[in-house]
Amino acid sequence: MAQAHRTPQPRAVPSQPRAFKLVLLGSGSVGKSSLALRYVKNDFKNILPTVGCAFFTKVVDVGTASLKLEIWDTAGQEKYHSVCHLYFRGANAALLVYDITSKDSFLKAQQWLKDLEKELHPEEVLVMLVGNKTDLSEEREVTFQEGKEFAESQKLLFMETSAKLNYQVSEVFSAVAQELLQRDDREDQAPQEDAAVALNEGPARQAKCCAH
Ligand SMILES: Nc1nc2c(ncn2[C@@H]2O[C@H](COP(=O)(O)OP(=O)(O)OP(=O)(O)O)[C@@H](O)[C@H]2O)c(=O)[nH]1
Repeated sequence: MAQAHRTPQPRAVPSQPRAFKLVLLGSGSVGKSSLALRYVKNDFKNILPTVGCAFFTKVVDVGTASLKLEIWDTAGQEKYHSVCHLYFRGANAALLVYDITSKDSFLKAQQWLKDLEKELHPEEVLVMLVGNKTDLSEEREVTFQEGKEFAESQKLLFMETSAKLNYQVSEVFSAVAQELLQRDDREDQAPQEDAAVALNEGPARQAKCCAH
């Protein structure tokens, strides 16, 4: 298994927000780019399939603290699969996106999780499962319960969204940002000897589900 990359980039100046890398993963057309566009620019439009990777940054305020999210939007189409794992490196968090109207995209998300865990230590990357396109509920193929149960079984965060209707999009990124800061603060406060133990027995990912 590849080495864990758990620390965010160091702060150049103490007043600068800490930077964290977040990757968007999932099959083609599930809405990864649309979620990023909605979150970063509050916009929704028809987007061409991503080629390689697109990159966005956004400073997020969490209570009195703030952090910089570096959002890497990867291509979901099968033909780009072989290069996508290159973008996993150094990720602090991942949004594993599926389309609630496509069972196939839900099954593929489970495969993406396995791929991610080949590259990154499962305890060190924060993963949220995201069921997108809730506005198409009449065509739903994956129930909220199925998503939630899979997330719980893998100790992932879970939320459903609609990039189109701007439903729970900022909540997804805020929840991830908040958890990243909390983990980072815990690591800063951990005594040195505990840190050595944590390298071998890292804390289990926290299971948490968010209501839809
Ligand atoms: N109805 C609906 N359509 C959506 C939603 N999010 C995205 N779409 C549409 O789904 C299609 C694919 O969206 P993208 O954001 O390009 O999907 P992607 O996962 O980035 O696709 P790749 O770049 O191929 O990996 C587009 O036509 C979007 O307009 C949503 O919440 N609801």
